[in-house]
Amino acid sequence: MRIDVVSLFPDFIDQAAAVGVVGRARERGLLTMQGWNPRDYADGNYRRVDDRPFGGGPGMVMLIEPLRAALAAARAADPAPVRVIYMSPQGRPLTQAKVRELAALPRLVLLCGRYEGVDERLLQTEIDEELSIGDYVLSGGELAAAVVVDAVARLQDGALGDAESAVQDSFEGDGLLDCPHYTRPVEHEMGRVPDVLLSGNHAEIAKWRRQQSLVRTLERRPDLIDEGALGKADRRLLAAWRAGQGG
Ligand SMILES: Nc1nonc1C(=O)N[C@@H]1CC[C@H](O)C1
Repeated sequence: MRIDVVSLFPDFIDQAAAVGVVGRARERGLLTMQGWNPRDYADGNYRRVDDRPFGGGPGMVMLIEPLRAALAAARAADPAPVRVIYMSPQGRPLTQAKVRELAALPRLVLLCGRYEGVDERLLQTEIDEELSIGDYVLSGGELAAAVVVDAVARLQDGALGDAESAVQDSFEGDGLLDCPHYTRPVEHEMGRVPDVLLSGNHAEIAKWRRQQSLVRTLERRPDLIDEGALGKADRRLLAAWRAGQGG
């Protein structure tokens, strides 16, 4: 997969995607990335990339032409079809389902805004979709782009040592939150590892993990679960947990 990032700070993304799973995916050629700086395409002595907003108001707005030229250069860098995404609070929420969709594409171009944002005409003409990583305002879209790169890179075939771990993560597969994880030591002043995890009984361990995911999701993110749509096995696990709580 190829991801091109249009940003006034292309090195930022490069560094954010240089370590861990993403860095390894790039080393293995599972993911290639390139940054494009609109300032390299800006005219004049000051190479302006922004200007004051028409209608007044605070801040600056990114100019059309430097972004348009940087996007054109990014598009032309590879023949594969491309999806151009603008990172912004006005975008649709980034979800794991959307990440899975993006991870299956041959190419992405991520446009990172700065200041108050980008001239709307550029967005209406060049952007396929806007995505938001959350309902808050960042100083730039680069952190949001780095989130997309990370979430998409780890889903590339071969990116994770044990493909299973991508499935067991939160929101993978069936959209439940992940179960708790434990490692050595068994005994610690903070507590003891649950006995089921020490039992070697993989069927029981899988049931316990599923039960924990169901309970956590109901307790922490009830918006993610429709209890009425749960299967019989899940309903049994919840009933057993509630019985154990004296529910
Ligand atoms: N939340 C978000 N999810 O994606 N991007 C953002 C975000 O806050 N972007 C900033 C808004 C103005 C500045 O241009 C960049």
